[in-house]
Amino acid sequence: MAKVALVTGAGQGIGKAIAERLAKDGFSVVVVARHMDALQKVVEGIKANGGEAFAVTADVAKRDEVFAAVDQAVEHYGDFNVMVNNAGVAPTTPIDTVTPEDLQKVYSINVGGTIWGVQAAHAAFKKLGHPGKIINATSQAGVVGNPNLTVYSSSKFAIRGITQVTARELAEEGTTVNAYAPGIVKTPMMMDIAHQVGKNAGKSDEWGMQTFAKDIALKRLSEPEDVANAVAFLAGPDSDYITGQTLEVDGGMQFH
Ligand SMILES: NC(=O)C1=CN([C@@H]2O[C@H](COP(=O)(O)OP(=O)(O)OC[C@H]3O[C@@H](n4cnc5c(N)ncnc54)[C@H](O)[C@@H]3O)[C@@H](O)[C@H]2O)C=CC1
Ligand SMILES: CC(=O)C(C)=O
Repeated sequence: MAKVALVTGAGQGIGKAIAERLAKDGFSVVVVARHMDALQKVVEGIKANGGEAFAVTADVAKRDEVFAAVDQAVEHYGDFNVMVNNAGVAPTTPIDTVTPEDLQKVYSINVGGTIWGVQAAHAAFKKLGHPGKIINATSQAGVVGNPNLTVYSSSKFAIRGITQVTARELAEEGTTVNAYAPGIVKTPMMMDIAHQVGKNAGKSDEWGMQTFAKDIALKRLSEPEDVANAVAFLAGPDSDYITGQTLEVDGGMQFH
């Protein structure tokens, strides 16, 4: 039987590329986001390429909706093996502009959504009686503080913390928990940040993008597929002895 993976935030950008790649690798893929129309297009694309996929709507900030999505995955495919907590939001928030609403929204989606995803996946693995793999989206901005992104960047630092803690908690059962840290990826999220940072400085979107992209050693922006390649490794058997780690997929923005 094919292994089953669920990807949140799969309606566009990195999540869509991950869903497409995992389907190509033979997973039955459950694609999750808030809007069914975008998800249905992703499902149609995967099926047209010979893959298997199924769409479920959920707001990852809502614990019961995340649990319901995982339950639907198990019900539909009869198993559950990989959880990719990819959904996230990234408003541009120079420190003096941060509001309680920004904090509440970003933390409930980025941090809460990751915690609910880990919980729901763990509950399913326990019920099914086998371990699985949990993979969380952090960011290069969750490894090094990024100007203008106080709320987002700190939420992505938290996701590395959640990854390390839960990797230790779930290791005994054989479940691995890892994270991927993309760099500057050509998606609607990054285009919006570049636009806002450029606008705040009275400059262009390209200028805004360069404030983030200037340090990429490989000298090109990332495609969503670059990130999907790394997630495919974390979802597959070649990463079985890796847990609690963050795989930096940033073209060499920083070295440790
Ligand atoms: N684009 C980039 O340069 C980078 C992105 N990332 C991270 O990668 C992940 C994906 O980012 P992108 O594809 O660029 O973003 P995007 O904005 O293009 O796509 C995000 C997806 O998440 C969904 N989503 C947002 N809030 C949701 C919620 N409450 N419940 C369910 N779905 C929700 C959106 O509908 C969308 O489908 C995010 O966690 C982001 O923080 C990390 C580093 C760099
Ligand atoms: C959006 C993001 O994660 C950046 C700029 O690293």
